[in-house]
Amino acid sequence: MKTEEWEPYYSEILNFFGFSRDDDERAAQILADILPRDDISLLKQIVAGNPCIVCGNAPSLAKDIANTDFSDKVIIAADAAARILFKHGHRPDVIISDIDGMDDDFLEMNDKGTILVLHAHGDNIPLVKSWVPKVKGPFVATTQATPLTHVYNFGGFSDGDRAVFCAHELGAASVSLIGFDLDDSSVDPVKHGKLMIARKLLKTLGYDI
Ligand SMILES: Nc1ncnc2c1ncn2[C@@H]1O[C@H](COP(=O)(O)OP(=O)(O)OP(=O)(O)O)[C@@H](O)[C@H]1O
Ligand SMILES: Nc1nc2c(c(=O)[nH]1)N=C(CO)CN2
Ligand SMILES: [Mg+2]
Repeated sequence: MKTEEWEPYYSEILNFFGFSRDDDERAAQILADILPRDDISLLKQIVAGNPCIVCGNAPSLAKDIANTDFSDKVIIAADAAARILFKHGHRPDVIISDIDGMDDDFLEMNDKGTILVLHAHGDNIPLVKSWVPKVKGPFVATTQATPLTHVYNFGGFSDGDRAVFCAHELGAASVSLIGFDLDDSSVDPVKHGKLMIARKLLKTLGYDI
């Protein structure tokens, strides 16, 4: 999504949740200052022209994994969905995360080649500062605010829809979704709001979920 297209959605999100644009920008700058490397070329190489499966972390994910043929597909995990995939024997090619679902197992996957695409925002600055310096493997940095050199904005808001936007932006041949249940009634009101925004943003890419 181009910056001009993203801006109205971003403004609406900031207003809806009461998030601060200044804090998001500050977080992006902190990430830019400490990022270990920029593997955007590798990420493009893996995604461009290939069929991708984006895995959200709905409770249905485990069942969806059992019913999915992952062969020859690029596996992109939204945050903690990576853990479920890994436990089922599928190490994701890419993890898209705002770091709240991160633990040492993400570093273990990263050591084995999984690209970590870590996102800075106004409410995760301590997580950015504590986890980013520990990353030794392939790494890409993102923001939802104005992009910086080496800090990208592909569009999207929650980890799941950002993953879908990233795949489209980088030229995936196709992007299918598993582990997405946007009407999940077990989530708290803030998460519900995020899932409704995900639905709206994914609609702009033609997904009716
Ligand atoms: N029913 C669902 N519950 C949770 N996540 C879902 C669901 N359906 C789709 N998703 C997508 O899976 C992503 C990863 O889920 P996870 O539980 O790891 O959330 P999270 O890290 O708290 O998400 P975020 O940080 O984006 O709020 C979410 O960002 C969301 O886009
Ligand atoms: N400022 C801010 N930005 C976000 C937040 C959040 O809690 N605060 N959560 C996100 C993932 O759902 C994505 N972006
Ligand atoms: Mg997250």
